[in-house]
Amino acid sequence: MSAPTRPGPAPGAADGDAAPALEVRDLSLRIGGAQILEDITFSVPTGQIVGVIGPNGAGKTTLFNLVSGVHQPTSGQVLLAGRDVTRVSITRRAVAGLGRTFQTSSIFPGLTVHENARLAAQVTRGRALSLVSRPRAGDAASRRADELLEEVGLAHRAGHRAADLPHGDKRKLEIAMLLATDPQVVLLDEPMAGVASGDVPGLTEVIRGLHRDHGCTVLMVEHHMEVLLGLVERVAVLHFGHLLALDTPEAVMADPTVQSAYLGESV
Ligand SMILES: Nc1ncnc2c1ncn2[C@@H]1O[C@H](COP(=O)(O)OP(=O)(O)OP(=O)(O)O)[C@@H](O)[C@H]1O
Repeated sequence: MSAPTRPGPAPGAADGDAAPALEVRDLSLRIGGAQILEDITFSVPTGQIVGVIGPNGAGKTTLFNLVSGVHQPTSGQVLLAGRDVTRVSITRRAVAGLGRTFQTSSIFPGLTVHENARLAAQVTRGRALSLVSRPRAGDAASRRADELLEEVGLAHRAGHRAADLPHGDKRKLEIAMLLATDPQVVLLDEPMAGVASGDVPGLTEVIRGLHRDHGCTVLMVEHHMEVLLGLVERVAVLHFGHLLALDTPEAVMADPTVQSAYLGESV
C-alpha cells in the first residue's frame, strides 16, 4: 500500500466544533404529483462511514442525486463542510471535495486500467480531464496512476482492458479514479452490486481504506447487509421518501419501526 495522501481522523473522532463533512437540511424533492423525498435532515461528521438502506424505491439514489447535484431539491439544503452547495453545479461540488461512484460503472471500457487511472490523475482541482496529452512513462500522472492502482490492489492488472475486468475489479478501479481527485466526501452507490462473492472481502477492504487511510467521509448505499454492517458506524433508513431512522447498526436493526418497514424482507 502506498503512503496515505491525507491522514484522516480516527473514526468518530470529529472535532465537536467543526462543521460536519456533509449535512442535509429539510431536503425534499417533488416531481409532478409524486413526493420522492420529504424533509430529510441528517449530518455526517468528518471521517464517519454511514450506510443508507431502504426497500426498492425508498429514495436512496435520489438522495445521492440531490447531494451530488444531479437533481435540484424542491426545498432544503445540502452543505459540505458547512458550505451551502445546494445551487452549486456537479463539477463545482466535485472541486469542493465530493466524489461519487454510480450503480453502473463509470470507467472507460476501451482503455486499459492504467489509462483510466492516468486520466483520473490528470484531473486536478479546477482543471478539466484531458484526453489530449499522450502518456509518457514516468510522467507525474502516470506515476500517480501507478500509486493509485497499487493502493487498490490492481497494479497487476494495469495493462488489461478495463472492459475485461471482473465487476469487483471495476469497482476498485472506480475507487482508484475517485481517489485521484482527493475527495473529502465519497458517495458509493451499491458498490457490491454484481460483485462475485469471492471478491467482496477485497473490495470491502478498499472501501475501509478510503475511510481509514484517507480520512474520507463516506455515505454508501448497499443492499449487502453483512458488508454494510461490518463497515459503517451509523445507518440511515429511508422508507417511502422519509428518513425512518439514523442510528448505530445495532440500534437500527432492533428498531421496531424499521422491522415493520421491512416486514417480509430480511434486514
Ligand atoms: N425522475 C423521476 N421521475 C419520477 N419518479 C422518479 C424519478 N426518479 C425517481 N423516481 C421515483 O422515486 C422513487 C425513489 O427512487 P430511487 O431510485 O431513488 O429509489 P432507490 O431507493 O434508490 O431504489 P433502488 O433500491 O431500487 O435503487 C421511486 O418510486 C422512483 O420511481
